[in-house]
Amino acid sequence: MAEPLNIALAGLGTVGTGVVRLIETNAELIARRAGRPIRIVAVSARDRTKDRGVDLSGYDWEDDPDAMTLRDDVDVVVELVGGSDGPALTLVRGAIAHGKGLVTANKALIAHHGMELAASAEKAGVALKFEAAVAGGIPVIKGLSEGAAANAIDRVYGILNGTCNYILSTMEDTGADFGDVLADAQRLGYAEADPTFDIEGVDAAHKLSILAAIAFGARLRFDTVETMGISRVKAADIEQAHTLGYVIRLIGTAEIDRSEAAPRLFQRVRPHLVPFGHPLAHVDGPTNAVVAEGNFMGRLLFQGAGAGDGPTASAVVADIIDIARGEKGATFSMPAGELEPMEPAPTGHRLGRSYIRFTVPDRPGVLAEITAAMRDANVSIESLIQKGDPDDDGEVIIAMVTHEGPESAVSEAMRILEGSDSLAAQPLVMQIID
Ligand SMILES: NC(=O)c1ccc[n+]([C@@H]2O[C@H](COP(=O)([O-])OP(=O)(O)OC[C@H]3O[C@@H](n4cnc5c(N)ncnc54)[C@H](O)[C@@H]3O)[C@@H](O)[C@H]2O)c1
Ligand SMILES: N[C@@H](CCO)C(=O)O
Ligand code: NA
Repeated sequence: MAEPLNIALAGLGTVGTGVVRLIETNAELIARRAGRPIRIVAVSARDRTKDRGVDLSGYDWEDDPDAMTLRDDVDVVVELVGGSDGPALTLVRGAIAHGKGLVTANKALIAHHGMELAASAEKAGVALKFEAAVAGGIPVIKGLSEGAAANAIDRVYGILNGTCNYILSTMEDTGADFGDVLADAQRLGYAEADPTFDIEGVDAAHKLSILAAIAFGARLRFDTVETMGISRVKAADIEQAHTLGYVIRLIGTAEIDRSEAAPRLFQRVRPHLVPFGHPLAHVDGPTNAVVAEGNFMGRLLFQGAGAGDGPTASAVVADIIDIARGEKGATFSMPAGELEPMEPAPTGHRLGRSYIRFTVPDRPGVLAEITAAMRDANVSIESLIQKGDPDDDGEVIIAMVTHEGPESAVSEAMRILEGSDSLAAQPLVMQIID
């Protein structure tokens, strides 16, 4: 068998220890598939003494992960530290500069610096791979950049954050409190080091921007993803949505807008109402799902574990195996210089139905003011539910579903109501997927 591929691992948390366990457990099978053994030669993390449940005694310990990039016996650096800047960025830049292949699970890093890193990796002739960064264990980057490579893709969307999906689906099933479910997601290793990245939709936006670049051949634009997370979704919304025949899911959508001569890039992460019968309504727990529509392949649905040690390690090691086989490939499925720059698409002209939740004082005239704003903004109401008794503050929830219309009309109605004393809190608007 050929010479081993020597790797150095920086970061031994949820994903890093998963990678060690996987490479140890499946060593023989991996060697046969890769055509050569994959050998860990060095590891690095913040705390050398911590018991991680894996035996690290056979590997060199590097206090400074950057030292790995200088070692002649290292072929590939695996970055599992996390963070868009700081040590991860220094390590990755150093690895490329020293001609090492690079594998990372770090979507924040790729979303912020992917274009620069791809250009320098391609110039240096080294591989830069990040399958684990998008939808964890699902081979969606491979699926789009290899399996779907012949297609023009104009739309890609799905559930891209395991933590949010776990929280929403568990709240729905058990009525549990948001905070308790988030703590479980953290304990299970799904959440980011800073879970506000999950909850506020930033992690899903990182992933969506990477997917869009690969699917559309567009320059990566994380800065133009319109992002809203799930922190404002209440148990009452989940309950109302259920009454209306929907579940709530955080969905990322990327589309090419061809309404003008130059194609524009629409990218949005938002909680949506998803009808019970839709395939995404059955995606529960930390599972992710990605739908891509191509002009010859039709619709593809990828589904699987989006977070957690085993599935994420599986994607990391698949990238390492690719490098062992000598497959470099272009970072974003085509050379970085070929990716088309696209301006962001405006959202207002998009058509759809919306769910709007109002929290209002329980007194006469409130509903009249809300419906007047809808009338003035030309929003047509399909249904309206006022939930039973007022809470301890004398407030009630009104949940409304609109007929199909431009999103800009709903925004206009919200603008009319802004600051009104008929509203006890800012309304929450969620789009409905049909
Ligand atoms: N946990 C998941 O399910 C999952 C899934 C996909 C992608 N990711 C990504 O994988 C990466 C790692 O995530 P994780 O959940 O394993 O994180 P983690 O917090 O569990 O582990 C991070 C590791 O990095 C080490 N580290 C931190 N700073 C360091 C430094 N300066 N030098 C050396 N080591 C340092 C820590 O000691 C720890 O071992 C992140 O980019 C994350 O976004 C995680
Ligand atoms: N925190 C991320 C990990 C996987 O990228 C999630 O919950 O989806
Ligand atoms: Na993946």
